[in-house]
Amino acid sequence: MAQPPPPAKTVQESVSDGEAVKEGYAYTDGKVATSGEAIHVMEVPVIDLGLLASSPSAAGELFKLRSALALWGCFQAINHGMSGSFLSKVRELMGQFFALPMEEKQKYASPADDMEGYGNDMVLSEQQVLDWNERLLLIISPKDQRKLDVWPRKPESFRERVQEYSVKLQAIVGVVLKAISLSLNLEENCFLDQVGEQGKMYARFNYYPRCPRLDLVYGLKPHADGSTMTIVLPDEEVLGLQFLRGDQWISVSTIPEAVLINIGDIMEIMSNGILKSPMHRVVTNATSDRISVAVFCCPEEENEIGPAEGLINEDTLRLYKKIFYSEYYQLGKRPIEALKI
Ligand SMILES: O=C(O)CCC(=O)C(=O)O
Ligand SMILES: [Fe+2]
Repeated sequence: MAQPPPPAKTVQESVSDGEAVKEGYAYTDGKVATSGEAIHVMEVPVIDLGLLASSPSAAGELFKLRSALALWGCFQAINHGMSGSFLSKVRELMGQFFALPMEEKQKYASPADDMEGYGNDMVLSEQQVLDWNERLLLIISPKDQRKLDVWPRKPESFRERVQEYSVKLQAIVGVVLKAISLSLNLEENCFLDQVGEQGKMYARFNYYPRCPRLDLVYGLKPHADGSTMTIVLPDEEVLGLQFLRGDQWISVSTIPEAVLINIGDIMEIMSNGILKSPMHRVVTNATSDRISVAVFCCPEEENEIGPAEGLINEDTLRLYKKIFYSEYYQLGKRPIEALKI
């Protein structure tokens, strides 16, 4: 009887095989300049979510929030309602999942026509260079849209923990959206009403194996997120995430109990361009593996998105068109490009 073909090797297996850099992952045109570039390490602004809600200190914290999002497009959130030990458990869970035998992980492999599940990038063209990572992408909210057949059954606590994590993040999204509205002198529910209370959340669990050839690969190519905001739980020790400020890539360091929040194109549009959806990328590390989880918080699909009316007046032109969020998927471009007036 004919044997089925062996499953394609992943980056993790390529590395442990001692293979240098697997074909398909390497940039051969010198586009990855990470080894030659002098990269500065900086801590991004820290925002205390507890202070945003307490009236005597809120004004100062709201001002900090607005400037962090206008300059960096991201901030570190502390006092977010999740304990350090809970975050360690989420990190541990990811490490345990990616360390499972390939045969187990392949049970949750994403189907060819879907991004959800375990795997690597969807291959859209022959020229596409793949990112040096393995990932697990899951819709975690709303609950009735979860595709449980691609949700890991191992480690055993996976589903329960991810459920707990999604409830906590949903609360953070509410607090941050209200604070962003207030920081722009808008009515508190202005952005929350646009995106809806039941927005979609995608969790992307990332595993970036170490790579000896930093000059040839990206852990994640330069990109901006199409979300309203993205909540990242970065690796506790290994740096890799970099944000573009001006024409310089900055490697960001974070405190272990913080989560990093960056805004996406939807927020830039709703703020009529005042807040910036930042370009960012992930570079690999030569000696250590890195893990992270990024949760993309997106509007409800049937909602119309556009610049807040309160930000438009005779002196300030509307920079973006309004669009139904479900239509924007068909545009095949960055929302801020596609909707520019
Ligand atoms: O791995 C990270 O720290 C960030 C991941 C990220 O930017 C993404 O998944 O869009
Ligand atoms: Fe991202």
